Amino acid sequence: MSPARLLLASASPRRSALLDQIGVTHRVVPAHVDETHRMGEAAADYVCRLALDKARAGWRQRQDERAALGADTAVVLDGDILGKPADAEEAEAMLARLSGRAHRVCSAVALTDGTREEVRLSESEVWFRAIAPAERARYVATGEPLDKAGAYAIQGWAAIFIEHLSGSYSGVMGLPLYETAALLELWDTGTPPGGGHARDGAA
Ligand SMILES: Cc1cn([C@H]2C[C@H](O)[C@@H](COP(=O)(O)OP(=O)(O)OP(=O)(O)O)O2)c(=O)[nH]c1=O
Repeated sequence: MSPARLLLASASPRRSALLDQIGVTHRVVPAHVDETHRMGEAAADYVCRLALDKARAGWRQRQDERAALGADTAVVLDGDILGKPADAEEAEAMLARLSGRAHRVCSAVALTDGTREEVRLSESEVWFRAIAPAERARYVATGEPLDKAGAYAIQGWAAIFIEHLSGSYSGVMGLPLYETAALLELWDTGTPPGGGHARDGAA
């Protein structure tokens, strides 16, 4: 890997911790972008656009970094994008909607160095058990849901609500590490890790 550090364009401590988890040294800068959802824009397109906007905003604050990384995560239910709840009341309402059913989580990661731009998407399905109103209220009172898309944190207390996950745990948490590592490898070497896709091979 190149010795220059990566620039993480994110105010999310989770994303920094996830990069640490796979040994990617980085410098953090906040990336303020307009997160308005466009009418008719698919959730996957929305998170990819925002991840790239954040990476571009981060790159504008570069020093000697090799590239800037941006990410975005959205919880999707019945075609609606559930972002971060504005207050406790909205958090409870989101949790009531998620209770006892499955939803989708779209997470995108983007890299740019001002010339090249690459984006990868991770999509997961998360099954919640039913959460009784009193339990929802207790969870919201912990404060955990308030800065999280969809009003929950898989890595926190909300783990007890999750019956099943199909997809990427790190993606649900905010930064899909498989896609991130693959993108960094491709960025630095021009080839994907392992030289190809394992699932293309014969079993
Ligand atoms: C669903 C879910 C989301 N989240 C978090 C990840 C993100 O921080 C947040 C989604 O909001 P984002 O807008 O993707 O990110 P952010 O505003 O926190 O950070 P930045 O834009 O500066 O990069 O929700 C969890 O921590 N756990 C979860 O299980």
